[in-house]
Amino acid sequence: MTNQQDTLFAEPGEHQGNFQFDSRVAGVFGDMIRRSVPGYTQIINTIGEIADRCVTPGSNVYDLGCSLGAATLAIRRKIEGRNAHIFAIDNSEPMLVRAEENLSAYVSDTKVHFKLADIREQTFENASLVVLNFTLQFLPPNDRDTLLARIYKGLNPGGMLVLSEKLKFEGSDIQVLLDSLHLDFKRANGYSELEISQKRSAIENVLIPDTLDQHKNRLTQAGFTQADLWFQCFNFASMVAIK
Ligand SMILES: Nc1ncnc2c1ncn2[C@@H]1O[C@H](C[S@+](CC[C@H]([NH3+])C(=O)[O-])CC(=O)[O-])[C@@H](O)[C@H]1O
Ligand SMILES: O=C(O)C(=O)Cc1ccccc1
Repeated sequence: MTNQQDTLFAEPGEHQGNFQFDSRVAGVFGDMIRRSVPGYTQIINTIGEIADRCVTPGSNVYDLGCSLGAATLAIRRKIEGRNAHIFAIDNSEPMLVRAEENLSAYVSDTKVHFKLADIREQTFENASLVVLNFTLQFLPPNDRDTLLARIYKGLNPGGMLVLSEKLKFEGSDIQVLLDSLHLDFKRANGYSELEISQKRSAIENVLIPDTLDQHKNRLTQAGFTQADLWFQCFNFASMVAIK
């Protein structure tokens, strides 16, 4: 997997303006997300385990905002021989090109369809699993409800949605505490104060987190009657919803 070290925010004034999933980010993304998101590797592995439990023969799987294809790869490893189709979708061309390369490094009998597209335009049908692994937080807040409702409609009974997100908290003391624990995680992974603060400004208007209650309400609104957290570390969480 493409895994250059992330030094994008290391120099003063670097990468000013809004964070974008361009070729510079795509080239270091594997390193960036592992050093920035606590639990990322465990979440990817568990998405594979969840796929093993819910992907039915001949069904469709959607990996929305697939980036380098890490979740698609973990899923594909667990569902060989089921004649399932995986749709790996991202609107960043440099990400999708690398995802395709990463997946082609291994043989598989599962068909993966790579789509350079906006996930808001996607139609969902015969779905046993939909993955939104740290992607919903980048959509304009007003577009989030509609996407979840469309996903719910396209899922088969027993089908699952995995929704991983950076969370925001109502209690400001909790927000400060979990933020500071996250910052220490980044420092421990070798990011400098400058890298941390420049990245923070770059994602400020781009990654807009919701509270856990907002997510739960949105899932209920979309039609899900069963949804819960299965992972949380500091301000990062992953939920699963079952139709
Ligand atoms: N409207 C959109 N349509 C399509 N793609 C989008 C859109 N908005 C953002 N993206 C894409 O969503 C991805 C978000 S990263 C997901 C990690 C991955 N899931 C992983 O499991 O490694 C998370 C992060 O960077 O924190 C990027 O590749 C964007 O191009
Ligand atoms: O780096 C951070 O502070 C984050 O919140 C996570 C992240 C990871 C990768 C791209 C954008 C945000």
